[in-house]
Amino acid sequence: MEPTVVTAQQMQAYDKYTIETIGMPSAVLMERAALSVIATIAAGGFDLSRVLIVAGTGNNGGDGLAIARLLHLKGIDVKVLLLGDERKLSKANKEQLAICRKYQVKIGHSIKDFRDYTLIIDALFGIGLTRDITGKLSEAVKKINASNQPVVAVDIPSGLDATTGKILGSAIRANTTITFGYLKVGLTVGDASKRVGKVIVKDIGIYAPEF
Ligand SMILES: NC(=O)C1=CN([C@@H]2O[C@H](COP(=O)(O)OP(=O)(O)OC[C@H]3O[C@@H](n4cnc5c(N)ncnc54)[C@H](O)[C@@H]3O)[C@@H](O)[C@H]2O)[C@@H](O)CC1
Ligand SMILES: [K+]
Repeated sequence: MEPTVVTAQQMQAYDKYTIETIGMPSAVLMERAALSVIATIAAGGFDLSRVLIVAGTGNNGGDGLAIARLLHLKGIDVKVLLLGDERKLSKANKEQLAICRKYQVKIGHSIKDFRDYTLIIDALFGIGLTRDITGKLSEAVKKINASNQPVVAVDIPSGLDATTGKILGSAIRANTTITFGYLKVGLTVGDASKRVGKVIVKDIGIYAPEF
């Protein structure tokens, strides 16, 4: 059977329906998203000696922080590079950040050499990206791509429009993309083919009533 393919707008509506109408707590979905990434990288033969999570300020960054905490608690050497305006953290991101701080997960804000890491997890932007990535964030994306290190993208490679597959300014080139709930149109069209790597769809408990 062909997988169901959705736009960013449809996915946002399904997230909202699952959280607000069904009553599934958003934190449960985020934890399942993070656990699905952990299971995929554990099975994928990646070198987990030194892992860098690049996290943005939205819920995609929240996924990244949850992944960082789970890896940290497994004794893996993990560091978070938190990028963007910290005054604009989403509610879930703030919660995940506070938990990470209590567990003393290493968190930094400045871009160093991405070649120091054996695996980079891209949690900068997900389906909420609406405009070109610019400035320090764009610089990070370009440096990550230039590092030639393995990259696992959380939900979608940051910089790809989840609906059109267009590159908004600059976009991560991933080896593997783990996308949640349903396949996004933007992972299958436009500039996606050179950016997404192997695409894996993971069920995290988001169900759209019409499917
Ligand atoms: N709703 C939920 O509870 C869940 C969300 N999930 C994750 O959340 C992601 C969506 O999260 P968000 O909607 O917070 O969005 P993102 O985390 O994709 O984007 C973050 C924020 O960045 C801002 N932004 C957009 N373009 C920008 C640009 N070029 N430069 C700077 N800032 C920019 C937007 O205003 C947005 O609020 C999904 O892709 C998925 O990874 C999953 O954890 C599953 C559950
Ligand atoms: K991402």
